[in-house]
Amino acid sequence: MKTAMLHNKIININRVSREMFQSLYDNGKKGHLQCPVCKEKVRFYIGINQEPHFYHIPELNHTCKDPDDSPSIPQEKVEYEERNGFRLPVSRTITAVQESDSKIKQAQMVKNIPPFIPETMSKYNCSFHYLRTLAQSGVILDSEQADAVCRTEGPLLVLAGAGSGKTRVLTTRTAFMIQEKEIDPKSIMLVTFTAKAAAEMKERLSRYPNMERLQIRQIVSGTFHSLFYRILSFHAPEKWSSDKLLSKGWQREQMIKHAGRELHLDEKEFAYDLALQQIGFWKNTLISPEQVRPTSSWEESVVNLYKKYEQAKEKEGLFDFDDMLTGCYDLFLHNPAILENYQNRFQYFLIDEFQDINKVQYELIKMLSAKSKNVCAVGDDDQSIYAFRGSDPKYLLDFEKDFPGAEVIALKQNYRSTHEIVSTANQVILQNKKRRAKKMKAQYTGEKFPCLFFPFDEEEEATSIVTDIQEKIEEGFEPKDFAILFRTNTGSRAVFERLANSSLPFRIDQDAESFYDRFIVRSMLSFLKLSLNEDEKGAMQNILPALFMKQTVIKDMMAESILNDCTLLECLKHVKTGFAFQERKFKKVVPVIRSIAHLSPIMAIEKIEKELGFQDFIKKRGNEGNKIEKGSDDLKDLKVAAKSFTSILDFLEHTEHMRAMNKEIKQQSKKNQNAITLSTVHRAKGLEYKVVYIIGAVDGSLPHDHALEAYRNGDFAPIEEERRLMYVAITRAMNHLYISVPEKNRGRKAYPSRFLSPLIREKANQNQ
Ligand SMILES: Nc1ncnc2c1ncn2[C@@H]1O[C@H](COP(=O)(O)OP(=O)(O)OP(=O)(O)O)[C@@H](O)[C@H]1O
Repeated sequence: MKTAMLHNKIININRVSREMFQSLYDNGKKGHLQCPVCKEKVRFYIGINQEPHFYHIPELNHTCKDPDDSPSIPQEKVEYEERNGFRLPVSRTITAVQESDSKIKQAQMVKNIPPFIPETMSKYNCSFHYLRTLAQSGVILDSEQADAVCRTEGPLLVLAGAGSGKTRVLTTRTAFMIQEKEIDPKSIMLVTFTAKAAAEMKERLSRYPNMERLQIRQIVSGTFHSLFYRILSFHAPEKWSSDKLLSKGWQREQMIKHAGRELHLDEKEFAYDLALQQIGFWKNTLISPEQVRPTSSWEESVVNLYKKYEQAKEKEGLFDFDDMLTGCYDLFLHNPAILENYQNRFQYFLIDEFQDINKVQYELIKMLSAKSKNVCAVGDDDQSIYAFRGSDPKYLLDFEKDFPGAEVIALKQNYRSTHEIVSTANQVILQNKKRRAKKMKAQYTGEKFPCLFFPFDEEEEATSIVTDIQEKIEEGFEPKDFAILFRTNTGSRAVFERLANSSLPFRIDQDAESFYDRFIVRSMLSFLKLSLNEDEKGAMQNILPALFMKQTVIKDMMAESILNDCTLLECLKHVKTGFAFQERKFKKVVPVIRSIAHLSPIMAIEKIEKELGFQDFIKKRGNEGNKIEKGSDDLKDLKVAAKSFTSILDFLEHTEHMRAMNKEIKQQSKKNQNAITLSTVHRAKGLEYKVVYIIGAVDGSLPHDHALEAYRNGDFAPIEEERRLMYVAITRAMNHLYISVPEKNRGRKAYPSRFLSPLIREKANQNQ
């Protein structure tokens, strides 16, 4: 049905603003919507499979039809005003007698999928007993995979496309070396990209025939960092003790900003996040500050920061993650006897995700394997997504040059995904210029084509996905079958909220902070809090930076509030700074904060922004020089969240609830295996799910704004890396893939990700 009653007024979805759909959905959930015919409760559908509509609760079995629009039923007119891309209702009701402002665009299947032509699996003649035993226990290999498993001696490069079984190859090869070739597990070094991947491989090994626990334990496995750190702390435990590690991002940021102040770098204009990235890049490429040849004034400043940062660390005896690698490199370089010891100990190297290796890691492996030469590198240049950290697929592409006599085996069969998903991924990645030409081939065809859907904004996107998951769970899917993938953590706010308000179990990354704990967001929310409680000390402390006041002022204000028997907020009127303009401003803060108490949260935010100079604060303290995470983006996201609420109290309660949920979900994430995964694309690498939703597939989000900017300046590398991110995201899906293209992003009109062009445009010739 297109019509329903809300508070005795009729609503026709063709005439209501799309902005209000989410609110209709929430009203339906609360039981506030009625059928105009039978007067029973109805709900509002926002999903992927059908257009938005009102529906009766299924148990009722009602089949009412839309009534003709009748003038006897009151319909209320609402005035809107448009500000900064947000349509703000001037009155608070929901209905509007006007044509809807944004047409509903139906979900569509991706285009240009060629017909599936099945291929028979290449068989291999197996003379090895252990491989036959493995096959009997269900671990089947195709001939290329078997080849990669059996060639244990000498350098070997396995070019493995997404889902082609490289994890299977690596684990089987390890088991094969131990069982068939009787190689000592202690002489095997297995390098993975994450600790989780290493644990998973060992877990898989434990299920292989004849593998003993002790043998598995004896294999030296882990990430580059953990392995080389183990070596360093064995040789110099004092120097490398873990309490000296700058393990948190903010610790490194603090150090670099301190160095920046000495160099008079303006925090509001200088991209500290990029500077830290650049320093990491130089360190990982073994370029010392003295060796850098700056190509711009920005790089010149970063080199100076690099020098100061290194000096500060050395002075305080601290180290960062990059030092673990460069430290080990120096250890081997200056102590040939120690190096030789390890060269004799490790005879076989298996390295996963080789496309993401950086120079220092590459050099370390070359040093360690110089005697044995038994390096098996497995990787896919199309999945290289860490260039910003110094990773470079050129090491994969140049492997044969550096390891003479290396064999190369290509795994091109994709066992994970349907033909439709593999073709979608192929079409996307084909647009990249810098890559080894190859095309993945699927093993089977699925019933469903990947689907593009077009929600109005982040809120509708989240609701559509949760509805779709609920529908699929009713069909028999399990929560663990689903993943929702996004470019950056802040992009997941709305899906987090919708899932937190559902009964569906889900998991998030341990380092994913609550959106409402972000610095700029917390400051703005504190203004709202003070409008409801003028004595809230925490909120007052949080707004002090936004008013450019020192934290120490709070003590005077508390004393003042007792002496004058006034609220903490009122005390602002009496704060003395010695600057008349500042004292005038503080006096103005009090009435402004009081005046917002009865406004809707979004209007209150706009007022704070406009009348209390919040934008100046963002410019100074919002990391606006950053390229990836900016305070101004956080404020835009906050407005999107706020627009679903009509009162500040409700909104603040919601934000507190979400902060608490963030902690709770993180706790549960450790234990709950059967849960929906919420993850950045970076974190999802190497994983697979039956159903994948990629959210925010619009220019500015994926590809990220910073890559678009680089592209406009003639640098194509970041946009190619973003396309690889899209490729990685698509290839996580086994059976179902949904790509969300919201019409609005952060309150502004958005345009479909340029990476989707080959999937949207009809091609004349479909011989892909
Ligand atoms: N020979 C095979 N026959 C059948 N299934 C296979 C075969 N090899 C691998 N698979 C299955 O294909 C899927 C993908 O394998 P795996 O996870 O090892 O791929 P991958 O190359 O590591 O993927 P990615 O690089 O995309 O993370 C897994 O579900 C695995 O069990």
